[in-house]
Amino acid sequence: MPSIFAYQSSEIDWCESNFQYSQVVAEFYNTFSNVTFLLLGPLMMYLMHPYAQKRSRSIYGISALFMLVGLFSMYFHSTLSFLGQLLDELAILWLLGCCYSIWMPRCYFPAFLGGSRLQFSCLVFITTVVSTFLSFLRPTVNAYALNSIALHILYIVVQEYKKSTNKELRHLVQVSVVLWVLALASWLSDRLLCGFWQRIHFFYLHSIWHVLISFTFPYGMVILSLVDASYEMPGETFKIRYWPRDTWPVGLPYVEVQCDTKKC
Ligand SMILES: CCCCCCCC/C=C\CCCCCCCC(=O)N[C@@H](CO)[C@H](O)/C=C/CCCCCCCCCCCCC
Ligand SMILES: [Ca+2]
Ligand SMILES: [Zn+2]
Repeated sequence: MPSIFAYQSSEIDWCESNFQYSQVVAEFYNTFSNVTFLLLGPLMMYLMHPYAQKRSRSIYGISALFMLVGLFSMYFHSTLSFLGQLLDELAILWLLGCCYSIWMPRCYFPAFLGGSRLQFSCLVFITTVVSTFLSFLRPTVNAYALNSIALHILYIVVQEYKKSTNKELRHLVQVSVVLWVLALASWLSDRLLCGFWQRIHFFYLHSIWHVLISFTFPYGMVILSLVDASYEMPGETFKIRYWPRDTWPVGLPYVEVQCDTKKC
């Protein structure tokens, strides 16, 4: 039995050919496409700084975990080791767990928790610990299980979309759903239709997934921050802005705290 550190000790191998450009990096494009995680994490920390000061500094922790996901994913694709696979998947699991604890609106908590965020966070923590142990049992199904959590997030986002009359928020939801659908289609296609993609020498679908899902994250973060603020800080006004310019056709969303002259 190979060591968990050994190259290609994971049962999962993505469609990109191995060791094509380097003897050290197994999947070149799949490894370096994770650079978007390392760029977007610090940028979101910077852009969301005013919001974090006003509402919750946990945004910094979430962004740091997001960068860790990118680093572990780089390690996984460069080695295709079992350890790399587990680190990558467990970092995603804990990132999602933290996002749930912080941003899940109270109206979606199970009724027996009586709306307590502390109790909800404990429930999420226990579920995440149990899932961490379960992930060792059938490692090949972990990624499918993680992807299916996205369906629950989508359900929450769609419910909030239906309730909202804020045009900018609705636009953000539409863009994020499109990004996520394209990302998931790339991920599934790389997994399930590899024979076809290899025949036409197109091995980049998993790299495209990395880029698209990493851009879904700032969108998800801004949507959930605004939904959270609308429930928890109804007196405050927050505005969606885009970096580098609001007027550019594409940009990275962030939340600006609007202060009226009395408070600032
Ligand atoms: C109320 C809760 C709100 C939670 C919001 C969370 C938003 C998180 C967004 C992005 C997370 C990024 C995770 C990317 C992982 C990239 C690493 C990777 O590629 N790993 C693969 C192997 O290299 C592995 O096979 C991937 C496994 C699947 C990961 C599934 C991630 C689910 C992302 C959920 C996004 C939902 C967005 C819905 C928007 C409408
Ligand atoms: Ca491969
Ligand atoms: Zn990957």
